[in-house]
Amino acid sequence: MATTAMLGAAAVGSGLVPPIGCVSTRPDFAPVALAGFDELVFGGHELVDTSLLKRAEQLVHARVVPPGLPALVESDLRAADEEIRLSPMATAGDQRSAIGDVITDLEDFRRRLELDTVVVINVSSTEAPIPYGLPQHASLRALLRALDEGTAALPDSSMYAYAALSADCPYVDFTPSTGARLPALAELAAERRMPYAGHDGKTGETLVKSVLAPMFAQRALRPLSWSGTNLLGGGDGATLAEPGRADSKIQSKRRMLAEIFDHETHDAVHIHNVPDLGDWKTAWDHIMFEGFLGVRMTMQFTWQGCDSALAAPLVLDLARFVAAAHRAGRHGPLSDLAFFFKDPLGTREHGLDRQYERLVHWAHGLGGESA
Ligand SMILES: O=P([O-])([O-])O[C@@H]1[C@@H](O)[C@H](O)[C@@H](O)[C@H](O)[C@@H]1O
Repeated sequence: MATTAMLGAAAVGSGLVPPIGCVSTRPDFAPVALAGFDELVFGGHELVDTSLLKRAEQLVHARVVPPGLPALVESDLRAADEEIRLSPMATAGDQRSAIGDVITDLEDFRRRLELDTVVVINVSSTEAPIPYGLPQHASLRALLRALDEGTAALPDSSMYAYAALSADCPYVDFTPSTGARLPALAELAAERRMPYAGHDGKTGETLVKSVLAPMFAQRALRPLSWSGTNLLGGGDGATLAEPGRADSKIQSKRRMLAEIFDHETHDAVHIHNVPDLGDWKTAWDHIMFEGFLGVRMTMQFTWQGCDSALAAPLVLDLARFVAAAHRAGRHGPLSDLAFFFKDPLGTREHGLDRQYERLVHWAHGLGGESA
């Protein structure tokens, strides 16, 4: 997904391809001052050292990227490669020093490249949930003490959120991992006046559900059971084959129905790793619902999507919107970005249409001076 986003930004920025799938390019956002695709610069942390060009070629092979495109943006990919480091989470001795390394890296990146804003976006593998309400995460003070004592027990996503906010970088979680969702980190964001957004990009099955579920609710029809089966491969499929990590994803995917309907629905989400599918995903949803006089009916849909191609443009949208929010002085959880997420921060609104209206309204409030 990260490679697709970087390659896609270079291709869109140089006019080689149209920005299909990039919400921020819709006419509704024309009055909003957003950074141009050609102004975005990328850096990142990785666990492997495969070059971006090689990864891009693998994406061509997987039919995600058109043949010939990586060669046309080779210099952009090489420039981004220069800014990709091995994650200190893999090597640092303790959490405090790993966080310190990330802060140094972010500050150095911003200074060397003379950037106005650095938005940190988590697109790494989904983590298992952590126990809720640990005392060392309850306040910034408790967390600082725990970091000194080596008892902080932060998941990697939260270490990155901590580092980002401390380095005055807005943080976005495109995954269902914990990230900034700890009271201590909310306090840190408030103290640093930094915005943050999440959680878990709404790219496929959940996107369709967020259109259909409000339809059933508004027509006063009662879904009795909604069973979703997700078949996927690639790194995501392998990650979600681990039960703990799958739990995070399933919780995130299930939140919407529980909050849209005021009756109990038998709501099941299954995720299966099918390595041969690679970056492609099939979701099959079976909805049994009740109408007037209790008559039972069924609706089914099948979604076949390319995960990277669906997610990458949203990652670019989020970078543009969150950078603009930061410039406009917004801070705290950006609940108006719910449109992009399965498990949105700070709101119970899941209907896509209403989320879109809210996004447009919010974006217009960011101002229209030049980016
Ligand atoms: O948006 P959605 O299709 O409900 O959920 C998606 C998954 O099922 C998908 O295939 C996976 O790769 C992504 O992590 C994403 O979360």
